[in-house]
Amino acid sequence: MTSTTKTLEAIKFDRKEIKLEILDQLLLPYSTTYIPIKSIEDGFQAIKLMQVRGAPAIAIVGAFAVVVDTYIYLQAATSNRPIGELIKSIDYLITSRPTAVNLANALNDMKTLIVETECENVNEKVYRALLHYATALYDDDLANNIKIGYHGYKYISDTLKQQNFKGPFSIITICNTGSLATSGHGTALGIIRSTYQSLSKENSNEEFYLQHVYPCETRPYNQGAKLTTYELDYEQIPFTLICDNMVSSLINSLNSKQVKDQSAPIKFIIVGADRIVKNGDTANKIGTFQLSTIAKYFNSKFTKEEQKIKFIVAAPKTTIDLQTQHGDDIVIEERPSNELTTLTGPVLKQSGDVGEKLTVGIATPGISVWNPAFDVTPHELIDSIVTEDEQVYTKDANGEFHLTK
Ligand SMILES: CSC[C@H]1O[C@H](OP(=O)(O)O)[C@H](O)[C@@H]1O
Repeated sequence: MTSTTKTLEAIKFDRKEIKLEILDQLLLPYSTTYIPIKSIEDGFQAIKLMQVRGAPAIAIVGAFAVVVDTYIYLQAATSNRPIGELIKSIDYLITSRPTAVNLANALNDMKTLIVETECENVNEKVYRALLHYATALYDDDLANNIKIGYHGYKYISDTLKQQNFKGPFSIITICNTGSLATSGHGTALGIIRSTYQSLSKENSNEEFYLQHVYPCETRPYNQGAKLTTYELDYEQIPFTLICDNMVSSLINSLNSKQVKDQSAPIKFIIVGADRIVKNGDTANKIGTFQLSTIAKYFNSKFTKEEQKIKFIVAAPKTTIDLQTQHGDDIVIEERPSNELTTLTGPVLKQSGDVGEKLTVGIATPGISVWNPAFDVTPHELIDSIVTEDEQVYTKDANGEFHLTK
């Protein structure tokens, strides 16, 4: 289905018909097209191609892909399907994107459930266990995102009160961490949604209010330019798109110079996560690490608390990986060079109609390209980690996080 009506529902799972569809995010923001996922292979391709992306969303789509694959097999079962074959297919699905721990966590949980049924072949009992797990994963993610949003808003409000901050403030974010990256509401963008709901100029009962959001375009895949602007526009949250290389100058103009009162300084940089390891080091979209270094630079320069910037990581606890001790141990996915050397999108006609997709070159052909999808922000540069737990994680006197599952 292709339409121009806006939707933020990245994943559609029909619990009666056992049908899975995903919003093809490669076509956003210009057209709304849902594509069916009918097998583990369909799920692998959609995740690998980033038709669906976002750490929580790919875990949910991966889980539902296992469910629909199993359901369709049972509907047509002509021969036995050994459990080992299903587990092998799930292991293949895990390889679609290695950095986001949510995908591996969810699919490994499903493998455990399959083994615990003690069945030799795929059957109704196995299917029911998988269906229950996948629907709970989806429902829990949505509930957790609402909690992350609220806890993040409270942390922001409490921080500004402690700083005796007054007036308008702004937030920077990177990549897309909203409804299009999760089952809904989002993580970092979920905090921005919840904060704007309570602290917009019209709604705020405090001496401060959220005036503006600055999403980074997030080269090379442009999740910020294509997806986060789509979500902020949908929610009518005031924002201005910036290039990733504009952040230092933006902060300098809003926070450093003697600016007019309505400058709305940047007070928070809020990012998502693909894997948070035991010491708090966090893998997230490439470009996140340098945002944390920029915040550290300005905070070392600023003398007044009301100028200082907090660096917040937002994620459900399904993104926490306590088995990995240090950020250096995180496998960073490297993506195809054409994501840097070309741009793909629809022709925008004078009439305002959207034409066919085109790919244009933007770099010298055949050159060496480095395209890591993520980087690792050291825990030293992270002020807080907001999860569905009421207690926001901050570092102790020794500068250490104490994360739990
Ligand atoms: C809540 S989304 C978490 C995370 O996923 C995104 O990566 P990608 O778009 O490559 O799947 C980005 O790193 C977000 O911060």
